[in-house]
Amino acid sequence: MNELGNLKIAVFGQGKMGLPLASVFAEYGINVIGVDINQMVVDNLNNGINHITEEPGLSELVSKNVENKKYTATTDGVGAATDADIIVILVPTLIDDRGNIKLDPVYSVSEIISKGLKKGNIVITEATMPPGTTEKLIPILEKSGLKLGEFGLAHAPERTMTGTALRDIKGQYPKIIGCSDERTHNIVSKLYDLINKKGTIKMSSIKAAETVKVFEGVYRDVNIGLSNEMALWCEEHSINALEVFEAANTQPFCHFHTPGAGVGGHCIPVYPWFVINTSNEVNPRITKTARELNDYMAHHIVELTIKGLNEFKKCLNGSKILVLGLTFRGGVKEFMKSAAIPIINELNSLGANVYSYDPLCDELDAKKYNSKLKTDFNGIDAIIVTSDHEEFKHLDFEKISKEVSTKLIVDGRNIINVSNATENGFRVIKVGNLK
Ligand SMILES: NC(=O)C1=CN([C@@H]2O[C@H](COP(=O)(O)OP(=O)(O)OC[C@H]3O[C@@H](n4cnc5c(N)ncnc54)[C@H](O)[C@@H]3O)[C@@H](O)[C@H]2O)C=CC1
Ligand SMILES: CC(=O)N[C@@H]1[C@@H](OP(=O)(O)OP(=O)(O)OC[C@H]2O[C@@H](n3ccc(=O)[nH]c3=O)[C@H](O)[C@@H]2O)O[C@H](C(=O)O)[C@@H](O)[C@@H]1O
Repeated sequence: MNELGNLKIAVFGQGKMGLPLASVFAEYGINVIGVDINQMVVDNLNNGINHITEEPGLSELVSKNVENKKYTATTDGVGAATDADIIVILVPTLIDDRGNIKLDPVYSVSEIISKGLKKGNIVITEATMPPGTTEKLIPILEKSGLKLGEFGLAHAPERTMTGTALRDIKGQYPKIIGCSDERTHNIVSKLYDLINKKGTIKMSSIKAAETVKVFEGVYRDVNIGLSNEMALWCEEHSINALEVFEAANTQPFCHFHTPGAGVGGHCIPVYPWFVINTSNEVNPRITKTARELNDYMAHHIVELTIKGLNEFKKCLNGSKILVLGLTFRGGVKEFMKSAAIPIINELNSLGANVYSYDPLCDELDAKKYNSKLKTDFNGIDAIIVTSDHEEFKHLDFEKISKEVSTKLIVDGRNIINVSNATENGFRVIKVGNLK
């Protein structure tokens, strides 16, 4: 057991991040209330049923925690805040299509929390927050009648990935913590030391802690943008970018990322806007340019497909194109900013017959994103890979070569087994390598 054992924690948001976190707290003996606005999610969870199926180990953990009465779920946020000693906010932080930050879920949760906040409570934002926005919650939380100091405030960003969330939460990286006062820091660092074997890093302020997480995302988006830009340069100069990146990355200061169809998800393409949109003096042009280039890559995939079809004296109009992958990346059923969406729309606008297949999706998903579900390769003129699902790494090209009408693959995620494909007569075009 642990000295935090009689603690009660409420985690607002029981999605890809909130449920794994709540489940690990409960696994370590803490009483947890999972709060969500989705009644079906709450009902399933109270029956021990996990809806985040992409998370290995989570289903077993959810049912065990419910059985041990260490975890309950509810839609009653006020009740949960009233019962809890520590309250974690892990609901979506998003942007609109013009890059404007939308923190409505965080603000509405804070309003609810203020109705149940008690002296000595601690509120922790784990959702990725634009620097300075956790402290914007103070006036909302003070509607409780308490002043900051009578309750504690902290930011401890979630640094995990879907697919390895339980492993990551338990100690893949140290937990970054920024707190409003020493008492809060002592309690919050003890809490995360309990579940994270990599310990904690104490930041000098809440805002510094928010900035760490946002910068991790900016770093990734800008570096993917650099790799995409250098890949385009390599295409122009008939050089294999992937071969060059692999060799360059043997130098410890070089980290070329994988060039591809673009950057999706509600994280990496979002966080740069937290910097771009909150700066008046400095014009974050590198961050903005990388964002624009990454969004351009979807169009580039369509250009590569047109070029590839031309090699077979075929034109895009009227051709049958199979898009492999609707999700923004392999292993996660998430469509936000998925490259497949603009690619499918552009192919449709150019008169192609667009089909799609994604192991995590069904016919409704295919229709929703303007394509027709296809589970074979019959009559296909070009295959475009847009998500790095595990199964796309092991396609049987001997079988597929007998079904397609044109042996063309545009690999937007650099995952196709090129030798197997070329042995079976396929032309494989990759971002950064047209040979
Ligand atoms: N998905 C990822 O890989 C990672 C996400 N994050 C951050 O975690 C936060 C949450 O993201 P995800 O868990 O992926 O989102 P998600 O969409 O998977 O889950 C969000 C959950 O919050 C619930 N919710 C929405 N509004 C609510 C409200 N007002 N009150 C209570 N529940 C509400 C939804 O019903 C949903 O179950 C975001 O800030 C994201 O940036 C951080 C690291 C990794
Ligand atoms: C800095 C960092 O690595 N952030 C991770 C990221 O996870 P996420 O689920 O968004 O996946 P991701 O691997 O970053 O991929 C995002 C997008 O970028 C694309 N991508 C990724 C890596 C790469 O070299 N090239 C590339 O084009 C992917 O196809 C995908 O469309 O964002 C998560 C988050 O913050 O939500 C974060 O916790 C994860 O650790």
